[in-house]
Amino acid sequence: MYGKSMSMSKSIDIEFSNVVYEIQDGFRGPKKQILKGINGYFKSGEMTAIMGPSGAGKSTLLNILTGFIRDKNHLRGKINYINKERNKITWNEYKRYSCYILQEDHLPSLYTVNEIMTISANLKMDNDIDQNAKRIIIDEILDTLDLMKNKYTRTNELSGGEKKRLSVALELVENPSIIFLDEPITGLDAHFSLQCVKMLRKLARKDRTIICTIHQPSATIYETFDHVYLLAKGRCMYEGAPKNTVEYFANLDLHCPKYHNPADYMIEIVNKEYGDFDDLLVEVIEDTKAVWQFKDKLSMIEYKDTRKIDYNEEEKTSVMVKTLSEYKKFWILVKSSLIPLQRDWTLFYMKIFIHFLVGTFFGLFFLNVGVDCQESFTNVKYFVVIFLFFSYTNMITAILKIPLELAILRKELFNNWYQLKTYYFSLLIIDLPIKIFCTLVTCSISYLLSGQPLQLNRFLMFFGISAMTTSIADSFGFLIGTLVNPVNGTFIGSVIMCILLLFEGGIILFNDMPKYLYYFSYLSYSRYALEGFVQSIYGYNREKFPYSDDLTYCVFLNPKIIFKELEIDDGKYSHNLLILIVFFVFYRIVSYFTLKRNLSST
Ligand SMILES: Nc1ncnc2c1ncn2[C@@H]1O[C@H](COP(=O)(O)OP(=O)(O)OP(=O)(O)O)[C@@H](O)[C@H]1O
Repeated sequence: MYGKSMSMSKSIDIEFSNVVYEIQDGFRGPKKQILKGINGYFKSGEMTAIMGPSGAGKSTLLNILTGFIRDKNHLRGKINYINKERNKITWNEYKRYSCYILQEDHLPSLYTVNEIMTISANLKMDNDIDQNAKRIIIDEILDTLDLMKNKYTRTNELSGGEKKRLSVALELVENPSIIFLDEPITGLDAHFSLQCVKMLRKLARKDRTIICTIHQPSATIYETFDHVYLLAKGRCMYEGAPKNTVEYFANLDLHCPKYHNPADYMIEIVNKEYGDFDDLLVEVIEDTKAVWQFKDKLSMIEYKDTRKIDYNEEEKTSVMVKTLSEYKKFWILVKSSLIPLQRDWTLFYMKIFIHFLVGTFFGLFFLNVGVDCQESFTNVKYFVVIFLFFSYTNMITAILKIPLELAILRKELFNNWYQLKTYYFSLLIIDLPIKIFCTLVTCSISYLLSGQPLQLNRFLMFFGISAMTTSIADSFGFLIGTLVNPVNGTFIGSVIMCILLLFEGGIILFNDMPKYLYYFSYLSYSRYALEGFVQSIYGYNREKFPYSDDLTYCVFLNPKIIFKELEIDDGKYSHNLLILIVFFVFYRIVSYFTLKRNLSST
């Protein structure tokens, strides 16, 4: 149906030479070479395994080839991405045609396989492709990866092997030419491991370059690979086809025992179980590479025949992918975020219910303090409590949420699902309205029960300050969460809350603050929030409290007195609201950059 308009998977080889990766061990410590000038050539149509003992540098090499590590201060050497015509392709082109599947799957849990595939297809495919066509393509991919039977299963209910295949399926939507996988079979049993590797080989046959790191594969899995790259202590010790391994080492007088797994034998050699052959292996591999690569090429001819047989299937699963505008991606992200809200009642309904309970609780605690002239100071404490609740809950939840988002975000950004700014704005649109709605619930109930003036404009002013408190705390929490881990974040967040309370002016009055500390209160958004609350309720010519006979003398009969006592200006509500908006925008902008920095550090 789409065959003629579709491009085939672009074939891209990777060639690297003299790659050195060096890091400083600790602060001012000695330099440590993790990769020591390695060379290699990974061809399209082949599935390559980067093997080696723990600490050999496998993940480092993979991270360098993918572009996860691009640190010019520590990385030297040449890496070329070469197309069929033997031309180098640009970095941006390479990024478009490659994807990286991490060891942990990081799949959002409340979506079904079909839903998450549809989101992936909507984000990655051009809008011109209609939903029916996308459905056909999704089914083809699921069919290829044997996931059709799980189409309506939620991702958290999938087995380890199915999750891994789904991770691959999500990226296949874009028809990548190069697929990197970090330890794809770790944690899978023998059956699923083999199934996973066979599936990858099938994808490689369609002109893709598949590169994965692998620890210690079984003999069957080892032989499934087309090409093996053995690393030990940052040096290449063997490169070639698995079927050549035994013969290669036998030529060096290293005889793999009969019925012994050649993969295990190689690891035993580089682990020096039969003596130290490291220098010899490095020397020989450099000298003989050409010969062994020629042998590999012979075996490639067989693959080409197989590919001819698969040709129609290849056309069927290839898709013309045009870049979708970030604006459209933004709306796709916003719409797709509604799915978990319907599924997990704790995300929305429970939050609203708890905010309702808290509002009732606050209301009962401060019952009718707003109508009682003598309780004016208690009413100010109600403002302090409401500020504390909105600030603390929103700041801490934001701090704790970041690590969960980061893992998925890192993967999806790297694989070009969307740009960071798209995600960032969509998060704002998705999260904040819910939080502000919860704020409205607590505000309304506690406002009524605590006996605040029944005037719509005052309520809206009061709610405006509450909503800004929520928004600022959420942004501040986000900022902290992008800078430190959740344990430190919750500690820092709690300390900041205490400081904000001290500078708010409701517990320690501004008059009572030491002068040199008083000026710091101008840097605290809590100050402007409290001023806004007091102005909403007592400002703007609020009429005097009604006088009754049983009322003993009350200084606050005239509401203006409260402003004097608290040393707050009357009539500057909009001024305070504006400052709160500036705080919000400031935290949001800064946290965008701290998030970006966090994502770029590996
Ligand atoms: N940023 C870093 N700082 C210090 N040492 C590092 C850093 N990154 C990697 N290393 C060291 O480099 C070596 C290679 O690490 P790498 O993660 O690439 O190994 P690996 O072969 O993938 O190991 P494993 O199979 O255990 O995951 C290890 O000794 C590791 O401690």
